[in-house]
Amino acid sequence: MTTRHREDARGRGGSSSPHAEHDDVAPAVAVDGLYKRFGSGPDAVTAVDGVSFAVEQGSVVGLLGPNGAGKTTLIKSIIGTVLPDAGAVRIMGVDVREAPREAYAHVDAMLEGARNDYWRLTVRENLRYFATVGGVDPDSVATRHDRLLDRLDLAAKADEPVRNLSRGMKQKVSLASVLAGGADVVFLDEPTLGLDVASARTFRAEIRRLAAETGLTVVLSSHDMEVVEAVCDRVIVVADGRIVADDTVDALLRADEHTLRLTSPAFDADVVTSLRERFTVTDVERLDRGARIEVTADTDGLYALMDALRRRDVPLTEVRSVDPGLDDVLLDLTGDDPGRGTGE
Ligand SMILES: Nc1ncnc2c1ncn2[C@@H]1O[C@H](COP(=O)(O)OP(=O)(O)OP(=O)(O)O)[C@@H](O)[C@H]1O
Repeated sequence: MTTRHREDARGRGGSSSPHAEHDDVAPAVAVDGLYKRFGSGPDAVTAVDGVSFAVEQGSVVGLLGPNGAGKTTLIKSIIGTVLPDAGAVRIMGVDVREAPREAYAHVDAMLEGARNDYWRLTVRENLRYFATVGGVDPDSVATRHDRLLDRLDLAAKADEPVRNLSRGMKQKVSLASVLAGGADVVFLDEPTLGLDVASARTFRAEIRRLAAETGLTVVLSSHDMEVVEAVCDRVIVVADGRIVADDTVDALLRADEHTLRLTSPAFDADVVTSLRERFTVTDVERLDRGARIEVTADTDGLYALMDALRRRDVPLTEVRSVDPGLDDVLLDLTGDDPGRGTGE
């Protein structure tokens, strides 16, 4: 994984920083024992319950979990808009309590799908404004802003005041402002909420490009599994304020294992029994003629299965991949009780 810094962001927070020599090895974000409880007594809600993790520079990490799991509170506790009760946060190696200005100079965020864009300013003026606020000379990044506007399909609206835009376009401006600011680490809470299919696709491509080309680190929370699968190197699953899984998307999806649904008029009791002896048959549904079965196997197992079926001259009328999606995995990990996440 890259540890390159964004060129225009180099020196943000002071290139003479006493922490600068650690920047190449420090995680972009390191969270240790973070804890946040709202309220007190029987109504208290523990939103973040002893969370620790580190995010490598240049990686894209997804925070997933059911409603109320604590994702937003976790992000807010990291970026300092919520004060955690306990725990430590380091951004690019800088402790937020020891040097908050320096630490947060590396960070930008878009929370709950919105951000305080200036609706009287044009799209381009907003980008320039937020670059300036982020300590970047807007002229030095004008080309990058143009490219961003282009890629997010905002170029035609670049000189339009934001207030004249549709809700989805305003959201894209918010995203563009965050991505244009020159931060090393961006936190995006539900970034694709309200975006149309094409815009969400553009967003996914842009996030991957920025992470790969500029070393931008992205932490995003989303209920949109397509986005998570497409952009995240790694996924942290939160339930009831705690981490219940922290792994790559492939590992969570068990990408080395596949489940096929096969239908054949020749699947009688004999054939199914002999298949069961060699393969993991997870489901059998008898049909008027034959049966529909589900078999889980790795690649070698699938080859062996097909060979066995061919040897027995079993005709297949349906072959369908029914691999579980990230949403299935998530439900398995967190349960689907909508009452979860209320703390205790
Ligand atoms: N300011 C607050 N005061 C009291 N309780 C809060 C506050 N903010 C969040 N909570 C509670 O903390 C828990 C975690 O909420 P949070 O918004 O962090 O979850 P989430 O995972 O982001 O949910 P969603 O997917 O619905 O956005 C919830 O039980 C919520 O009601």
